[in-house]
Amino acid sequence: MTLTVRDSLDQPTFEHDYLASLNAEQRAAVEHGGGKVAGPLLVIAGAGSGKTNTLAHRVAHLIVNGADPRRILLMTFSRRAASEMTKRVERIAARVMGDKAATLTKGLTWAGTFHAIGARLLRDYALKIGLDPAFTIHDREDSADLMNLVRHELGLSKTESRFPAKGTCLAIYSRVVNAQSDLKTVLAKSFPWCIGWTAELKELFAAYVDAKQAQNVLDYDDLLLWWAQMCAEPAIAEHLSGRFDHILVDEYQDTNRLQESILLALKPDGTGLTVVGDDAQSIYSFRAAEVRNILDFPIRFPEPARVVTLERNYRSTDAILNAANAVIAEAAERFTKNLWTERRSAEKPLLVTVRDEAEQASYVAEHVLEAREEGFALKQQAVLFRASHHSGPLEVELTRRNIPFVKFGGLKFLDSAHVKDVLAVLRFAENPKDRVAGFRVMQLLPGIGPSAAASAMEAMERALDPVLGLQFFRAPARAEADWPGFVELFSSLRSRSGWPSDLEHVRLWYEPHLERIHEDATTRRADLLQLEQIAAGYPSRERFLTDLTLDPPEATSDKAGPPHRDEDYLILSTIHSAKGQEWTKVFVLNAVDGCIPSDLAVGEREEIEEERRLLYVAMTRAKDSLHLITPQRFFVHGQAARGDQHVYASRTRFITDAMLELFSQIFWPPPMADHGGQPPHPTVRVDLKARMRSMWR
Ligand SMILES: Nc1ncnc2c1ncn2[C@@H]1O[C@H](COP(=O)(O)OP(=O)(O)OP(=O)(O)O)[C@@H](O)[C@H]1O
Repeated sequence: MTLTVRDSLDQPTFEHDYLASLNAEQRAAVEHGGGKVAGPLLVIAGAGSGKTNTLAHRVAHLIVNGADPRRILLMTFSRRAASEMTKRVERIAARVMGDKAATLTKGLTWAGTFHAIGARLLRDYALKIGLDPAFTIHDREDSADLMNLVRHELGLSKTESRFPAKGTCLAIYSRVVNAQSDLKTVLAKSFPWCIGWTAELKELFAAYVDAKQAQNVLDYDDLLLWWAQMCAEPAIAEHLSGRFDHILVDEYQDTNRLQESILLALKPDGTGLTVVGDDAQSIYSFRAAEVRNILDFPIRFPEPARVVTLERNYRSTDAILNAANAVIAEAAERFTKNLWTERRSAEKPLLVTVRDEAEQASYVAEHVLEAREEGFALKQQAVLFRASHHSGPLEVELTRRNIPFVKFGGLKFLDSAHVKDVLAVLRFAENPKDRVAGFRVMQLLPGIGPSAAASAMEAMERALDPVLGLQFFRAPARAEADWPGFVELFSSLRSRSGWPSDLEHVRLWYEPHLERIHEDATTRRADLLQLEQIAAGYPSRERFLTDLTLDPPEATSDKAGPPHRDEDYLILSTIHSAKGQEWTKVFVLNAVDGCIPSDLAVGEREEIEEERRLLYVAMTRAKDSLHLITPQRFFVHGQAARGDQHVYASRTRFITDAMLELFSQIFWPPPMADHGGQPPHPTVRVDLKARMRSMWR
């Protein structure tokens, strides 16, 4: 591609002011440095203040002013955010540059998540850092499986008192890496019940690292860790840094220590660095996100960063903002900002008391339908909750009433066993050393258990070519019927590059197994066909596997039947997955202590602070109407000592008595409500039991 626009743009003459739609602060952020490489910039962007809009304008502004798009690194929280941003940049630039904008923005190839960019750079520099560029990437579940394998090999699964489970081991490992902390500190702070195992954990992690290296796999954390380590080498850091004139990072409040260290290594004095975020929306500390990154950004450099604060909110009414501002005003530490808006409304957010979760579900269903009658599509309405399982009773109610919905943030499409099976086959073909993938695939065959799979893997390692290793491996008698088909599949996937038809090839091989293993094979087959469609959008097997592992598509839980794309459906989402989105009407379930804040997070002050921010994020998603629902009692299942029982809940502590005037409080159903044409219950009480007894006396 040739980029010739620069010459004609040395003295840009704009036909119209393409930044005119921005407010003064947005414009200041966009124009910082006058379109040239400049000192560090921090944009503190309140909820709904046009952060995405501002960042997109900034990138467009740089390009319009001659920046080479191939030398711009743009890091976002998800792949979708990156592609939306790129499209937006193109639209903005097109206003000034016409068709040239499309050519230029195509050059914006370094846009993606930290992890995806890390994976690309590591493949690029692999040979310089002793890495085989054909590495495959383990998602969390694969990593936990490998951790388990190693734990087993070290005999730690057979200890007398119980050694931490694989998931806990991985969580500890991951936190040490991402928080750039040491094992002792992490154990003391976050996993105190594991302190007695410090020495064994250390041994386990060392063996886990060895196993990953032997198998040529990287886990999520490695993508950042290797990148950071690579940057610690001055010659490589300098080379890498020299590739990018501008580095822009979105959602900076959710980056962790490791990500910060990468940025600082790339741009030690902050030149060309722009980060955008909102400390009040930092909600990912469970992934070791560090709110201090954004709080301390201005003082990280020899010359302090410029700070621009966006306070004007374009999303919500003033009544909603007043309530949200009040909630976040109680936060212990923050960049002070008070969101304001010109959108006036007398409709205060509702604080709705219901008796229990069943009534909560009825409340939502009735109001959603009512709103639809008034002309609000289901898609303009969302129901948000702290934990994925909180929506259970509501999902049942929606299904009963035939209200279609799509749920975000629960089980991911890619987490389902059949999708993982198929992906494991592809991964194994891509990297035959990947034991987790190999084990999974081979054990799909009847007659192959862990020990036969291990022997087959060893045979592959010993052989000159893994395909030969498999061909000469004597499979157990029970597997004889299926083994040749598997070997044939593996060797054809290794030898030919038939992307994306590889996936169909794998599915055809997998289908008989699918039918044998799962009762609902038909629905699962539909998922695999969908996976084939997704695959068609990727240029190669490697890109497909990498991108899908790093940023899997959100799943839909569709008990009411999968809605088609153009159909209308209600959004159900965890608060975490609702980040960055907005709806006309928002219902927040379970605004009670124990749910927000979660009862898992009531220990440390920092955890409570994060729960407060979660409520803030939920509230600031609403444009016109916000309902916070507080069920008074919950049914709790099978708690060890007490069995099933009701527990009573109280309003979330984040809405204090002093804030109540900012809400309209209602009880639902209203005491005298007409229940769907039924008369209210009579107030008399009769003792029928006594009457029954008296019949026989
Ligand atoms: N200058 C502007 N004039 C009018 N509307 C604007 C302007 N800037 C942004 N908006 C609108 O404000 C809304 C919020 O913008 P955006 O989604 O970019 O916010 P955000 O800061 O990313 O929000 P959050 O951080 O809460 O997710 C959008 O509907 C957008 O179109």
